[in-house]
Amino acid sequence: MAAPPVIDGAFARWLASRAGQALLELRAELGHADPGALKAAGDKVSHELLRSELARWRPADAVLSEEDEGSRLAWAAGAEPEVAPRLRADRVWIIDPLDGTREFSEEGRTDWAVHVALWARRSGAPHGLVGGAIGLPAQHRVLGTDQPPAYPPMTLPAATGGAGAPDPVGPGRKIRLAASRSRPPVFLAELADELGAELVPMGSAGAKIAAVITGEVDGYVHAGGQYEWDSAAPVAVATATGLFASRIDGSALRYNQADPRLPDLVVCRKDLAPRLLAALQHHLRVP
Ligand SMILES: Nc1ncnc2c1ncn2[C@@H]1O[C@H](COP(=O)(O)O)[C@@H](OP(=O)(O)O)[C@H]1O
Ligand SMILES: [Mg+2]
Repeated sequence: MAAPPVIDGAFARWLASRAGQALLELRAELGHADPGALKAAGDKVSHELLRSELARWRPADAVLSEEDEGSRLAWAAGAEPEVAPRLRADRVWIIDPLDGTREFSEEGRTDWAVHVALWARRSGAPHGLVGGAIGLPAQHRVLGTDQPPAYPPMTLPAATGGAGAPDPVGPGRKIRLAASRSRPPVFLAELADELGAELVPMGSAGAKIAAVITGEVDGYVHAGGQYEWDSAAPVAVATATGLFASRIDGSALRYNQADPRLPDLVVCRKDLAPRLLAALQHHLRVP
């Protein structure tokens, strides 16, 4: 096989495509009769592929993967380097081998993803992300920072419309907010009411942020729990596209922190951000 791309962004796309292909093959081979077995096999196959390609082609870089033992531990800032080498590394790949594991195991669903992001100590941006790719294997596409998608259209087809409050997305059209199918923030229904917005339930943080990038929805709000790998690659692509991304209190998202929990975020078009953040202010203390 030919060597993968040398440029990191293109390499991230290559990795996400390879892992996505392996996941599609696994799904076809195992079927959906035993969802638990399919989920476990999916996590394992994709993690091992990404881990071994990273070890082969980027041996000097550290890796933070959802599927690594101990990945959820909050290492103290002064932890021994052999315990958490990523905290001393200049470059760290933050990967979620299978985001939306639950949806992957459900027949016919396409809202699951492979996340590959690169964090660099000297990136110049608060989030530190210098490249990434969201693989959407069942949608037959990869969104990556190597070819950032065009900024989403300002208005969407009338079919998505409805009589909502006046809003910046276009006359007579409700704001559409992607939300977790299984664990939406408890305040989200109320927030949507206040904004006159429609909630669009979907699986996978990557699939939801991809929907913001393509303009299928106007924003994504999450709170109540998540980890760095759930949002690193999608945030890398969204911000490379020119979209807004922050914590729900408006502060910067930061990656490769000692504690990998990153429980909340908002990703949306820039014109919508002030209104969404203002509405979120009332809900900051509710998970
Ligand atoms: N309250 C919570 N606590 C921890 N992780 C959460 C969470 N809500 C969502 N997530 C994680 O965020 C990802 C997207 O979730 P959702 O589909 O519900 O929006 C999933 O990743 P994985 O599928 O990689 O586990 C899920 O585990
Ligand atoms: Mg995930």
